[in-house]
Amino acid sequence: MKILLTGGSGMVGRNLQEQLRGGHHNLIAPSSNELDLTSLSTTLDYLRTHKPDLVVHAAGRVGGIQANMQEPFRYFVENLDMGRNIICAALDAGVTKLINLGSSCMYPRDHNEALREEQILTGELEPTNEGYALAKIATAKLCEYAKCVMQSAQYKTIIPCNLYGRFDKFDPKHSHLLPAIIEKIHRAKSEGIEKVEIWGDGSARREFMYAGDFAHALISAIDDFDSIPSLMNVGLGQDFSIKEYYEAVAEVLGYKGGFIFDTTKPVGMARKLVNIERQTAWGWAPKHSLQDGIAATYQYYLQEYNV
Ligand SMILES: NC(=O)C1=CN([C@@H]2O[C@H](COP(=O)(O)OP(=O)(O)OC[C@H]3O[C@@H](n4cnc5c(N)ncnc54)[C@H](OP(=O)(O)O)[C@@H]3O)[C@@H](O)[C@H]2O)C=CC1
Ligand SMILES: C[C@H]1O[C@H](OP(=O)(O)OP(=O)(O)OC[C@H]2O[C@@H](n3cnc4c(=O)[nH]c(N)nc43)[C@H](O)[C@@H]2O)[C@@H](O)[C@@H](O)C1=O
Repeated sequence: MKILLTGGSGMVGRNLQEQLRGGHHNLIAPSSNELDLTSLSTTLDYLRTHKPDLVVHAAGRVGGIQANMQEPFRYFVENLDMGRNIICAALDAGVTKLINLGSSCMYPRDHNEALREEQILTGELEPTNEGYALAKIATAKLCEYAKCVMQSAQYKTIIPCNLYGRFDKFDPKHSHLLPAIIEKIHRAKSEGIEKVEIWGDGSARREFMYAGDFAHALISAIDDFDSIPSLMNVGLGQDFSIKEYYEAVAEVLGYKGGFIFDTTKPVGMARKLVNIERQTAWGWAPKHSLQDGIAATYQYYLQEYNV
């Protein structure tokens, strides 16, 4: 099967390519220089030329809470343009199969229970990443509507929980929680810093899946496309507090220092655990423990940043 992977140079894309390499699929994974998805004409031409059997849409303007707060306009417009353009171009080229990556940010804020797929658009969004979430919701809706344009279109959305792992972004300007903790604790250990700063009071909760496991879920979805629901969360079924994530990284990296809490920093959603009943019914579960995932990510960080 000829697969077009967007976002191939990103964390999800590189983990997916690593696990697809040497397989039986014909994979094309253009960079944003070869295929700028914010340009409809470029995207239309590319898909008319390459005519993939399946599109995996993993491209996006992606960042942590601080990046989203600073650039809501950019996160809204770029993710909306990319999502709309890849779906319109796939329909124009007669592509019948597409997997779109959503995000747990799509869900309403202020929910303590595990969030079900049918709860999208049932409440107020989290302000710290509202622009990004609106673009993700709009793209998932376009996937749902695609069959009204082309009956044979099966455009499905997989909604991952937060992700971390090898090929992640560690620059504090854009990083998500786990790469930020790894960078801060590595630096504290190297420079003999006695206390590491935690944003907020540490009580917010997050669900971080190792990106290598998520890539495996995507491969299972690619290889058994008809079996996946049109909308499905992919998660761990459990979450941890921010403070527990700092403690887990300190343990893996062997950091003996303490923590200080900066409650002036943004905390975002109190919790965004995704319900995994559909995933469980589909028959997939992640393999890496948090400790193993952190250890593998740290090894990548040390090699990639020569630290
Ligand atoms: N990381 C996370 O915690 C989560 C991620 N997701 C979703 O998973 C997907 C992948 O995320 P992740 O791998 O972390 O993201 P990354 O930031 O690591 O990668 C983003 C990718 O998108 C590409 N891209 C950006 N702009 C354009 C453009 N204009 N045209 C073409 N390609 C472009 C980048 O290419 P280039 O390098 O050339 O710019 C890069 O390959 C995204 O849809 C994201 O929303 C969902 C939930 C959690
Ligand atoms: C992935 C998904 O979710 C993302 O939203 P998010 O989960 O809020 O982003 P985050 O990974 O940056 O986690 C932030 C949480 O962690 C706490 N926190 C503590 N200390 C640091 C810290 O040093 N850095 C960061 N970034 N957060 C910290 C911080 O106070 C907050 O409670 C979207 O951006 C969007 O990308 C999206 O799709």
